[in-house]
Amino acid sequence: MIFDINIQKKLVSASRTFMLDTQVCSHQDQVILFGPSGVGKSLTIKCIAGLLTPDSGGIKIKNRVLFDKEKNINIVPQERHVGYILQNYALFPHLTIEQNVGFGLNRKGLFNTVSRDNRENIYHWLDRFQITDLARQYPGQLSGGQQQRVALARALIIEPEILLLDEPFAALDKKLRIHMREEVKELQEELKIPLMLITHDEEDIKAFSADLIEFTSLKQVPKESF
Ligand SMILES: Nc1ncnc2c1ncn2[C@@H]1O[C@H](COP(=O)(O)OP(=O)(O)OP(=O)(O)O)[C@@H](O)[C@H]1O
Repeated sequence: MIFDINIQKKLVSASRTFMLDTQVCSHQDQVILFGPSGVGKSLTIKCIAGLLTPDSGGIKIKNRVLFDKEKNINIVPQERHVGYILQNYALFPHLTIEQNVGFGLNRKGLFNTVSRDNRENIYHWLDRFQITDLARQYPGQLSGGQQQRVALARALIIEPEILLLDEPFAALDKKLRIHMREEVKELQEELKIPLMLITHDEEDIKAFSADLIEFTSLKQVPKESF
């Protein structure tokens, strides 16, 4: 089994309660989560990345246990080896492109991400995505497609064991979306990293030969019901 996920979490805000209850079991190394807005797709990905802790259940990727409530296992995000890309790429605006890409390699100082040890690795990935000439620029000076390449380079440099992509192409224009979709697909096929993608776009569903996991029911109820 590549994806073996069974998690529950109750989220309470001022006026409502949301019950996350996700089961994903797949032997495929590409999985797409799709379904209407607000049904828990992003929350699921956050639980896999370790940014949110489920109340119960377990998360196993390629037989590696990331979370198991019963066995009291909860691997910290830095040790989950997850490449996580959001729709807005979440680059650090005050860091240059090379510093952004080196960020995950750096365990000591925030600004010393381009150390002599890291440099070769950083430039390998900048080269791979043809963004070497942007190395000293800041994210705000880049186009959407360029920012996405930086986000991919930053995600891949840590040699992730899983790639989590939350609507990664949604902010791109059509031409760039087609190009980047192909790029991600080729990368996944080349590196064989299990990939989980959230999308609302039928074209993504057609392009990837992924296992489709449909989130249907809206498990959101007024707070009073609990
Ligand atoms: N911290 C929180 N506290 C309470 N409710 C939350 C919290 N975070 C998210 N929710 C609710 O949980 C539900 C699921 O959110 P999630 O972001 O996973 O949706 P989604 O399926 O990814 O939607 P979309 O496709 O629009 O991105 C939403 O109704 C959201 O309002």
